[in-house]
Amino acid sequence: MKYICIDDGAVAELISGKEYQSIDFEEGDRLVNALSGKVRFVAKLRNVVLIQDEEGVFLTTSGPWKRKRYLVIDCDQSSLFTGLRSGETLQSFQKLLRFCAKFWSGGVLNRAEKIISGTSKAVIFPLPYSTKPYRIAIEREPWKVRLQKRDMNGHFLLVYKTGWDGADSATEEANETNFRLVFERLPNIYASAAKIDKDLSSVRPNEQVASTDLGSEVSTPRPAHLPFKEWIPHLTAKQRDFVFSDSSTPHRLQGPAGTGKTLSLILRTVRTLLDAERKKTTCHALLITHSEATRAAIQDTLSVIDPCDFQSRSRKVDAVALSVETLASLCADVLRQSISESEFIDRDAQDSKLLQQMYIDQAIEVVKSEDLPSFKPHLSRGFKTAFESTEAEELSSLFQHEISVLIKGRAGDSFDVYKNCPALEYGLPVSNDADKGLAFRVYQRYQEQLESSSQFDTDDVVISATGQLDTPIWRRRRSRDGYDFIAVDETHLFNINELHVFHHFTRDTAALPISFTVDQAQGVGDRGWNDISKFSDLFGQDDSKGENSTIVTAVFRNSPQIREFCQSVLASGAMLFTNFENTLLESQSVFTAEDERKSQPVDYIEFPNDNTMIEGAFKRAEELLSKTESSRSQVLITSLCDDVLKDLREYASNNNKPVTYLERRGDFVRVKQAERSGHLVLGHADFVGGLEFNVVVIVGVDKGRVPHEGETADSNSRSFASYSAHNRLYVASSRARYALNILGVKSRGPSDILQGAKASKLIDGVVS
Ligand SMILES: Nc1ncnc2c1ncn2[C@@H]1O[C@H](COP(=O)(O)OP(=O)(O)OP(=O)(O)O)[C@@H](O)[C@H]1O
Repeated sequence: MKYICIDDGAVAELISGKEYQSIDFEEGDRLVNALSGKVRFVAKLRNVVLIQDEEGVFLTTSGPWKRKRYLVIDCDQSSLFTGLRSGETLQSFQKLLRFCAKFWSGGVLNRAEKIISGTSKAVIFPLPYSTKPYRIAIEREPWKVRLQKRDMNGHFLLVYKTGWDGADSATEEANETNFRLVFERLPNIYASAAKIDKDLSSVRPNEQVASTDLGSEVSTPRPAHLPFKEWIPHLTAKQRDFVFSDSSTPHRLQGPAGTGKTLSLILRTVRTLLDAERKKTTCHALLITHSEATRAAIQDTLSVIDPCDFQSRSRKVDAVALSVETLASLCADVLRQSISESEFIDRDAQDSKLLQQMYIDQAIEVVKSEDLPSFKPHLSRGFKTAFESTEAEELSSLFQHEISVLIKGRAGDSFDVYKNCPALEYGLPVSNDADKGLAFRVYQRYQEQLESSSQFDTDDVVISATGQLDTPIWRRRRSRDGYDFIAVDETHLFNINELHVFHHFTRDTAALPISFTVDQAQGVGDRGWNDISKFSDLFGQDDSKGENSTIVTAVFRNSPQIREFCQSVLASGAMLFTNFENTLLESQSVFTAEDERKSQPVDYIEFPNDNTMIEGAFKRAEELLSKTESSRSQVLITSLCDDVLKDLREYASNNNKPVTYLERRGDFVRVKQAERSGHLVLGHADFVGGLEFNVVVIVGVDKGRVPHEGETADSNSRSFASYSAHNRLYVASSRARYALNILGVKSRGPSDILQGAKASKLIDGVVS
């Protein structure tokens, strides 16, 4: 294939349809395949007639050809459609189309779009995050003299070169052989296109109407909650596969933040129940969320999506019913004991985080004075140094992580199992049995304090439940009380011990109808299971039928700028840590040109000191909410740092700022309150997962604070802090739809995690 020619009508159509923004949509995938010459067809994509032959491709819309403007891509000279991965190809193609639309309408160009002055060239950089930028070189006045004579100069843009190498745009000349061929064919192509348009419309009138309808829906404001049936036409092909594939086998849905994982899981659950209802079979489904807060959010979404309101049915009476549970509520139910709220430590809540930290601090103190002397001669050097010289706050977060991920999370509080667990690569530096012995002492002391104040955390509940699930009593109850379909949201937040519980809840012991969503980069710190890819290892049960897996890459939530920034954060983590996954690598934002209208550049803003930064956070919030036409409750102010958050709260209350505070992760109830009272939302980065906002302001992302650097220079605690900071910054920034501002103090300088984004010019540095 020598060339591709696209007219201005087709450009406008391609940049405004969501389905052309990602290869997850059938249309997007088909388009990239056609443009790269992998498939050959003459077809109609909405209002665009695509004509392809040996020579090239024409994307045309109706109207006289002489009045149109054209983008011509010379495929012999450029490798836009063969040199990149398909996701990148589509992204570059879309950026190219947007440049053309702006250029033709006299719009403002962005930093990645450059007119080379003194020449007739333009260059665009469509893939900003890379060490060497990928460029597309464009001739703005191809075949100038001839076209002037025909009164068509200025109607054409010619892509004559793409690649990773720089070039001298002033001197290089685009070869115009293929361009001439295109030009000469235009009259005939438009005559054929008009005929094809007529034929296809008469052969497939219904399809045409349906797809036009979808087009107009897609470009309306994003659907917040829609009933089941209305969601289906909006789904990408990948999402649809997941929603409609066989529910009786294990199925993983993997994708970065904002790709609709939770939504797809809910739809799959409802679809399974609707099928059972239609077939008049029994289906008791279970949807497991990580915390009470996300349970409330999912119940709320279900109330709109689910036409039969399965969640309000009772499994005792109805053949088809849905239970939405947290792991703790589910286990407590099996144990036939309810744990009162005052006894239960919800680890996603602010107060329990502080309480746990306090107990661990105390436990470390006791161990230091009572146990350390006898262990000391046997401890490894690394552990001894870390234990003796790491600042208390850092040490307690290292232990908190070790206890939750390994001691309780993997070993189920058994020292023998813990002894054989591989140590976390980026965590407490345990390397011999004595190290583990001492770590376990800290855990025991911590546990004693929990017991003496009669409190349980999720792990305690799960550990006691696991014991009871493997007994003859539960095995007998299982066929009556078990579930026919289990959906687990946010699997990355569960530890291995918890994941191993789920398979006990299936009704049929031989089947594993478990569907789950995962984005490992959102779990905070090295969770010790990043390298586990097999379902059987993850869920502790062999699956005879084999696991299915769907990977989604179309990001619905974030603007392209915000997605690129988030990707740079993950890329920085992946560069530093061997088991840190950049889950955004192959993703694309599906924002249309219209969605992008509200999008703002990602800014890093420096302030002279903490006070001005805190004040500045509220100012920025107000400015951005008006720029993005948002209400106050669609604005989040957050920080990764406890002290900064305290200052923000103090400032808000001293200055009567209308603010609602998040108190736990995914605090849906608080967000609803903020909505009712017209408040801004303020909360720690640990509590923003699962939520989404139009505007996000992250405060204090500077050196020393992100990652938190204490006085000690122990490399293990540094790695741990840096690992977690990458996860937290990714989660916080990926909550933003249209605007993301990052604030810091000038004398500290921007956090190292922002270096990649700065180098790739993804953030603007603004001094306030
Ligand atoms: N096919 C679609 N069309 C339009 N909007 C969609 C589509 N799929 C998802 N969305 C929207 O994208 C947003 C993100 O969805 P969701 O919260 O399910 O993503 P997620 O992958 O679970 O995110 P996170 O991992 O950050 O929790 C929601 O506003 C949802 O309504």
